[in-house]
Amino acid sequence: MWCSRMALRRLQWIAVTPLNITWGLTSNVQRKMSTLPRVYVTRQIPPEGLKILRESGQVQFELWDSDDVPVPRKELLQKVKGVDGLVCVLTEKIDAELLDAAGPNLKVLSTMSVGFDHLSLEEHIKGLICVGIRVGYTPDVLTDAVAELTVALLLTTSRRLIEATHEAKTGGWGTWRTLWLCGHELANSTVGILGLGRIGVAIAERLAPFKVKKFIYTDVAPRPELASIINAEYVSFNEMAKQSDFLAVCCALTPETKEICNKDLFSKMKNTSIFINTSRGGVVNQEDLYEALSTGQIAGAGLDVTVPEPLPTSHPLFTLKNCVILPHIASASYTTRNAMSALAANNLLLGLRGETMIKELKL
Ligand SMILES: O=C(O)[C@H](O)CO
Repeated sequence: MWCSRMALRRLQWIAVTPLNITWGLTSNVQRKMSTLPRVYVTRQIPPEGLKILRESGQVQFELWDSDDVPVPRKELLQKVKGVDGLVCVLTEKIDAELLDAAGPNLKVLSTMSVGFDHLSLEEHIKGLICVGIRVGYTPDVLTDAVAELTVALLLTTSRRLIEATHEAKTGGWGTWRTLWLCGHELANSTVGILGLGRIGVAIAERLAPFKVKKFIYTDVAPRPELASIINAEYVSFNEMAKQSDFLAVCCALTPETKEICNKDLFSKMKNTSIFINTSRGGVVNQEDLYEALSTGQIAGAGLDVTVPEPLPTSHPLFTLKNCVILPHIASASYTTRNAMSALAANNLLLGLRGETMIKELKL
């Protein structure tokens, strides 16, 4: 078994490394290969995407052959020189330095993520598109997984599951007590959604059977079509803060939403409210959140995303019992990650052929 895995890995390396790709090939094939567009993949992405790239016969590509360690910046800057396409994940900062290093051949950038703040925020993406670089991303395919995880995190936080398992395991479980480990329930609650998009709708759809009384949302403008699916009412930012028993953050990180969840928001929330963030850590002012949680201004927080990532284990938020922190796993199901990988690969290939991408960022 071990031998065949090793053999497979070696074969894959031979197939994907431009340097090795010509091994054992005739000079005609070698010549053809050298004219194919060059692509760099910054991560060992899930197999479906790699298979699509490998079997396309459309590109020659090289990848950073690890999923455990991101490609070092120096290596990345070196490897992107002269490439026609780049497949990246959210740990790679795509900025002016990288584009300079890549040079004028770069035509398509395909990120295996729905979030695109690593493309140096919106202004920069506009810049990319202006200089003719097309940008693909992977929305929709992760909606179910993210919504599912958001519900799991919400229930874990509101019903204090981490504290409860800890108590059970470490001898804190005494007699049955009337108010011990009590939390807050969804039945008859008001759920607020900050940034109503596909994911917000999917979260609400999953929460509705828990007998939520009312869904409210806020966004830059009302989104009646989406809101009608979940019967959600559009309210102002302040109203959302005041009314929500559960507040789920679903907005993208942009210059406008940076640290939008701060002292001002938390001070308006009820002290029984639960705050949930599965979007980006940058939308939250973490010092203000710590203050709100430690003083009982709000009841709890569940975070799948933080600044920085990973959050250092010495971070004050880790000391709080009413804060549940996950390591950015909202889309982490095998099905979804493979679908994201496949979509990123297909976006890249379509873009390089000058065709419409399945999901292209247009700002
Ligand atoms: O932006 C994304 O795609 C998520 O945060 C990771 O799946």
